[in-house]
Amino acid sequence: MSPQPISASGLSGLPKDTFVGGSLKAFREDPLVFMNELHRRHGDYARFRLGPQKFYALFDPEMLKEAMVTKADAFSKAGAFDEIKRLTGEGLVMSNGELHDRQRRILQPKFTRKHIRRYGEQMAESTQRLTGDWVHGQQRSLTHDLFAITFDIIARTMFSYDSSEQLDRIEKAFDSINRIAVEKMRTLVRVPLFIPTGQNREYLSALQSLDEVVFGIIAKRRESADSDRGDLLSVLMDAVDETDQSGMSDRQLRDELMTMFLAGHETTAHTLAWAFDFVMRYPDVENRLVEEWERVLGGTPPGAEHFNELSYTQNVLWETLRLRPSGYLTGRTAIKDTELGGLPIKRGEALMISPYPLHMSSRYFDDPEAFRPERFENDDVKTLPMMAYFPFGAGPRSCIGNHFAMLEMVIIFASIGQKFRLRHIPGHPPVTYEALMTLTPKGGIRVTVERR
Ligand code: HEM
Repeated sequence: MSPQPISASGLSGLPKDTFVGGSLKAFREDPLVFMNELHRRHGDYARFRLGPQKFYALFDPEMLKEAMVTKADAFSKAGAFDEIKRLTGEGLVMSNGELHDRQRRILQPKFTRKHIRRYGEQMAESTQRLTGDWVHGQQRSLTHDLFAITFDIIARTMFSYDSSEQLDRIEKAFDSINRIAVEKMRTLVRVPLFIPTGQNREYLSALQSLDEVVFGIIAKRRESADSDRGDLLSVLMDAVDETDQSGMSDRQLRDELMTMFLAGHETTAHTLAWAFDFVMRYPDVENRLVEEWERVLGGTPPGAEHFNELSYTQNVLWETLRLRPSGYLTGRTAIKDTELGGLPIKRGEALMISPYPLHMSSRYFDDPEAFRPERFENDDVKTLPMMAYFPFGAGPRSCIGNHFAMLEMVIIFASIGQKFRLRHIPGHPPVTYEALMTLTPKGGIRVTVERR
């Protein structure tokens, strides 16, 4: 893998307790390079300003643990990432306070390691069906295929919804929203949505397309005689408020569905795309994977029962998440005055948090730029400080879908890999990233598929 260059314009070499001006340009150019550079220049934390907002970027595992775990109640997720709320509303990713705690309590039991095992069969079935027409020697868009598979899985397992007829429309809508929302979040002066610019019209029409899909799912379920399907939608629809015994409004249901769709497909699709990209570049890793798939699966499709034994497959994914953490950036805003590692943080000040600079630090990882799944085989990783490696976040706002994601990725990766060898199409440029809502392979990845 070629290391990403470290350079960022607009950063001055001021001491970390000075608010750095001119950060917006560097942040807009590439937030990952920006965060790495802050870490390299300032060490454990840095202070900077994006427009009027003061931020702290944290790189010290202890400070991160305080911010995300032990003092999590001093922070909310409002603030710089509010644009995402247009899509997810008050769903789990962006809600705060009591509403978040209640919704998390309702949803959590459906995401335990034990519970998600039941989705293994559907994960395998979707992968088999959607790769069923792959032909030896054919060129395909890997990123599109992985979108189709992961979306099919989240839609069927969570909401018993067959998305096949709407898939192109949904993919296009998510793509538009992703690009436009990220651009808006990185701009200080945003053109209000009621002004009919071309970009605003595209944004609103994409939001409307997704709303139609999601409200359609809810309406159909409300009409259905057989409304209890045992899926996540049934759990949400059956939940009643402890205080007034009311059920969830269609709006809250819409927000939770939209949140699961958003959080639950692109993160896994892109991690898998990066994993295949690494495997195509590292033949030794591919050989070890093929050996494991033959030994553990012996030609049968993978399922939840194989998960533990597919340990090298898991390690390839853990290593991919280290170098390409799809949830590469998050934020918090202090809702009261507090301290992190003795550093005072005032109410209204914000935190910018990325696992990437820690994942790339030689303090925690030997030869950090090398793709070496073996590093997850020994106990070294277990002895790292808690927040030196955190692709799924930590604390009360950690990823609720982490077990779902790992099982899904292992099944998709092994299902495709045991049957097909993927090769970059000749002349394919090295894949670089685009820091959108998740860490996205820029321009997609095109491959030739060969039957093994
Ligand atoms: C490789 C796959 C995935 C990665 C890397 C990932 C990463 C993350 C991270 C870092 C967070 C925490 C963000 C923060 O601290 O602000 C998060 C939260 C969340 N993730 Fe994931 N995620 C993945 C897959 C999934 C899947 C498959 C689902 C759903 C099935 C999901 C649903 C959620 C939800 C609902 C939250 C918000 C939790 C809360 O605030 O209570 N994620 N994810």
